[in-house]
Amino acid sequence: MKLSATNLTKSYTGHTVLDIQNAQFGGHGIEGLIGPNGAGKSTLLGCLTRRIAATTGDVRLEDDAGTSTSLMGVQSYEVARKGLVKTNQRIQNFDSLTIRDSLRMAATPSGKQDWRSVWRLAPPDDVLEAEIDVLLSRFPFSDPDGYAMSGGEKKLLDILRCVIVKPKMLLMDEPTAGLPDEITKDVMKLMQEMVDAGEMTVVIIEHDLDLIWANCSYVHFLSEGSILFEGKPDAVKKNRVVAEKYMGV
Ligand SMILES: Nc1ncnc2c1ncn2[C@@H]1O[C@H](COP(=O)(O)OP(=O)(O)OP(=O)(O)O)[C@@H](O)[C@H]1O
Repeated sequence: MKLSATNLTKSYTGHTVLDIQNAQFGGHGIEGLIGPNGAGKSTLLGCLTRRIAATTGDVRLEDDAGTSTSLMGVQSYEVARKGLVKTNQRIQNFDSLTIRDSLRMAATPSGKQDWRSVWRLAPPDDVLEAEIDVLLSRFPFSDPDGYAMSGGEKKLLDILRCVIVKPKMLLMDEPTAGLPDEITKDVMKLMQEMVDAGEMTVVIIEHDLDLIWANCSYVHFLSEGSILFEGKPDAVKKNRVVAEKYMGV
């Protein structure tokens, strides 16, 4: 699955915070989206997934058969049903659901237009339960039948809720902030496995550049609302604009 943005802008009270002429995401395994604070990275992911209404422009989704459809006018829950799913930058509260129930809820269509269930077809219960067991054995919570207590557990649960719906493309907004290093490594390992299996592509926003260089095959550099450079990590590391605007060189 690929995503493209054309003439995509977002303005708040006349101030333009995003101005993307042309950008493509997908097709490179795990892709990084980096840039200084306030560059517009979260706004871009929000506009791509229709959680934020763009001021102008078009976002198109291309499936593996090459069929391209515009997402403009599509509701955000419908975007998720098309296989494009985003993790949250801010820690989410799942207080009313246990960890296990929260994963079940994410993966089970409710029959309503409900953001919590994005799977188009319900998996059989036993298949879903087995998949949840695998995830919970791989990512142990202090009490999987209880509630996510710490910020780290909530952040991890948010990621696993996205994984369990088997997206075609997963957009991750600073997923590892607040996660212990070991869990971060395990999360990235799972992402790489899903990418290698041809199950999905990933775009990840991170300020931890070591994580970007270690995991991404392609990197987009955003500054002041525009993509100023993109390429393989080695090229991005060496780029003068990236160095000047982001790395303080
Ligand atoms: N709802 C809003 N109203 C007004 N301005 C906003 C709103 N949301 C974001 N902005 C502004 O848009 C700009 C881009 O913000 P955004 O959060 O997309 O940047 P970012 O690159 O994700 O930053 P960070 O790395 O710090 O998370 C910032 O100047 C921000 O203050």
